[in-house]
Amino acid sequence: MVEALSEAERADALDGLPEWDYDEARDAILREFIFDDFNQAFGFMTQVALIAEKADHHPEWSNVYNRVTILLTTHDAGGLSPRDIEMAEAIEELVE
Ligand SMILES: C[C@H](O)[C@H](O)[C@H]1CNC2=NC(N)=NC(=O)C2=N1
Repeated sequence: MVEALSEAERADALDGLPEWDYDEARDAILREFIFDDFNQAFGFMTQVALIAEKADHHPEWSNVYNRVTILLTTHDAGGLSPRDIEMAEAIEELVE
């Protein structure tokens, strides 16, 4: 059973993810990605979908044309867990 991060663990993890914002109400992290066009955005979403399926850890996300907003939290833990951090780090590698 995955556990939610403690406040200290969360602060430490988010130091390494400065592009992500913390949503206290949801105990989640979120980030908006902006691409050149819809094709670029959808290609990114396809890559994230494959990572999510492989990790069995899925984002809550939305897409409007060239923008993709991703929210990560762990339902099984009732909040932010290491799985979300790992997923965010994997996603950052796609856009570096
Ligand atoms: C049964 C399955 O492994 C679980 O429901 C997985 C699927 N993907 C998931 N994704 C997220 N974000 N949180 C979860 O708790 C979660 N649990």
